[in-house]
Amino acid sequence: MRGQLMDQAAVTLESHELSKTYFSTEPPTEVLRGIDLSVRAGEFLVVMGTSGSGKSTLLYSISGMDRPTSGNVTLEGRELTSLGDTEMSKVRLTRMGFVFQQPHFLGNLEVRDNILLPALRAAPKQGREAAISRVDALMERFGITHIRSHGITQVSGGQLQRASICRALAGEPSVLFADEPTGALNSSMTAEVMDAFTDVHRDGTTIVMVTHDPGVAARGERVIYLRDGTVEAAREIGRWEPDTARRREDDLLAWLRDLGF
Ligand SMILES: Nc1ncnc2c1ncn2[C@@H]1O[C@H](COP(=O)(O)OP(=O)(O)OP(=O)(O)O)[C@@H](O)[C@H]1O
Repeated sequence: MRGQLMDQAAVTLESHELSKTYFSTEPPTEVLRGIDLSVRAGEFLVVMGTSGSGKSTLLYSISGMDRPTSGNVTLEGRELTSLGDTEMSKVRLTRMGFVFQQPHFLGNLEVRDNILLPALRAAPKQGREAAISRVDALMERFGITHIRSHGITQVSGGQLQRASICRALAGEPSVLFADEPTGALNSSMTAEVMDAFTDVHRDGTTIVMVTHDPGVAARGERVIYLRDGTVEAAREIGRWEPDTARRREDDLLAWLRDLGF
């Protein structure tokens, strides 16, 4: 009983009967069909699945970027689906971080100012100096201090994605959402970006990441597999360590092959 209560308390993000239908198409496109999901605090959850199975839609629906058609989402005990747009934006800004396949940075600002901007908006009362020192510490940690004054066209894709991670973490979110964060990167940049994710996870940040790359997915702790808008299967794979990486990836690949991936 005690164990059950503790497990319950450890859930940070939940969806219940989450459904999403796009009515802009004829016939309407039913993308998510009643998804129940629980993400534990500090967990690294990976979402995989067939193409068009609803992975990105799920990520957008549980992070408040998109409104589900029915069902609900709760973050840290607060029901997101009942919030108005302004409140939802505030929750996204202060409790969530986002990393996308293509980083969206402002071309007229240098790298550090791009990272700083949302941090200042998320915690204006803490002041500019506090935000700058937080951002500088993050940039140092992820090895991009030397590009802080660069324009965003003067850096590599891997550096830019690490800058995205800094930007996503600058507001000290409780959950980091990532949609194909390595989709546009070569293999060495992918490894450097995933090392950054592993680092973030070790710090205790909850991560929910969509990927189609099994090597990237092997960095997670649990993988769910979507098909036609439902969770077809799930697999706990434990914590990533460099010396077990190969075995975890092989194990995950075998599981995915069984699912027809
Ligand atoms: N705004 C929209 N209007 C109508 N249909 C949409 C919209 N966005 C997504 N869809 C459809 O919803 C389905 C799921 O899309 P989604 O992007 O969530 O899938 P996915 O699993 O992330 O796919 P992929 O792996 O190909 O990126 C697809 O059939 C897609 O065409």
